[in-house]
Amino acid sequence: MSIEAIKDKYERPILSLRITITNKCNENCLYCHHDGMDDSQEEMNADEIYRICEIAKNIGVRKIRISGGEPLIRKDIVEIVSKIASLDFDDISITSNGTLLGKYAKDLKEAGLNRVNISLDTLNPETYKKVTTKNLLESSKNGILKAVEVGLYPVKINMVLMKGINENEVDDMFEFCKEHGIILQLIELMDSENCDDEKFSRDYHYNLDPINEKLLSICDEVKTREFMQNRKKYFIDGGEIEVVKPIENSDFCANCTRLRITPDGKIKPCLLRNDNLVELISHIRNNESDSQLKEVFIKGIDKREPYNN
Ligand SMILES: Nc1nc2c(ncn2[C@@H]2O[C@H](COP(=O)(O)OP(=O)(O)OP(=O)(O)O)[C@@H](O)[C@H]2O)c(=O)[nH]1
Ligand SMILES: C[S@@+](CC[C@H](N)C(=O)[O-])C[C@H]1O[C@@H](n2cnc3c(N)ncnc32)[C@H](O)[C@@H]1O
Ligand code: SF4
Ligand code: SF4
Repeated sequence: MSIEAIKDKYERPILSLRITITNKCNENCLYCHHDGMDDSQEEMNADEIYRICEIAKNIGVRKIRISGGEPLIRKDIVEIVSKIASLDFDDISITSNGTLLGKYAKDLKEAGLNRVNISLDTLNPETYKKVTTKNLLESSKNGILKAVEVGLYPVKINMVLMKGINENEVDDMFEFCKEHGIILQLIELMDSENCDDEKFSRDYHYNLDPINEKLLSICDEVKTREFMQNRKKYFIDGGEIEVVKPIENSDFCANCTRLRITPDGKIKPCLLRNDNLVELISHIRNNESDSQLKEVFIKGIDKREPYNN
């Protein structure tokens, strides 16, 4: 029987832990919010990540998400997944740009990874170069197809919509997704103090409301992801599109069930805030007991506030 999840003071159960295992990346996307991290180069080792997950499991967390930077940059990524998988979570997933997945997908699947979300904003090589600053479109597509081939499921494509850059490519991307049994996630471009070019996210912000309305009018079915920020999922013509629209969305934050860990081992209560971090790694390195570490987690959970309310 699973342990009951701890709730924060807004009655939001902590069901998911998102661990940013590195700030490093082999791309440099114009809009990148770096998962809300500062630019620390310090990283936790695989055993430390395992210990954090062990405590998370003990306080009722069900799902682990590994992110970055680019998580597949780490040479020990398969070992990290394998260690986490031994803890028997309901779901272990990675968010990646896909460029190294061709190399790692099979080993990651065998190590116990359930699924991947892969960032792909465009199928056009020039636009890809413009957005990511790298010529790695083919590697990313290969990685996506490899993930499907080895049975990571579901595979999702994260497409951040940008005005004047890729907003006209949604239909093409959806066709690509349907062809390969992939879910398309349309993501609203967020403004972030972590973005190297802060102005970019404001100048290129694209409002997803009209897309939401269009999808609602043409879909065969719509579902709401409870405990997952109440996101809408649209089923259309044998395919699936999910819309991630966090900005000024109080419903999104009211249903936020995830806690984050920074690469240097701090608990981060919210993606968009850095003023309420709670130091964790020194407690892990001091070999503190389960109950002491649980207290540190509770300190982090107590600091959770809905960003939009
Ligand atoms: N504001 C905000 N945005 C989020 C949050 N979680 C995810 N997002 C946005 O959604 C994007 C996609 O996140 P992913 O890492 O692919 O994972 P996910 O979509 O949250 O999770 P699944 O749909 O379960 O796979 C992120 O890059 C963010 O832009 C969150 O807690 N707060
Ligand atoms: C920071 S990346 C880390 C994982 C991996 N490198 C990748 O690109 O998938 C995680 C996700 O954040 C999204 N993202 C980054 N900056 C964003 C922004 N300003 N607004 C919305 N989503 C953003 C990316 O598209 C990606 O799907
Ligand atoms: S979005 Fe992902 S791939 Fe792009 S720069 Fe950020 S971390 Fe790297
Ligand atoms: S509170 Fe809102 S902005 Fe903060 S992590 Fe949760 S959903 Fe994202």
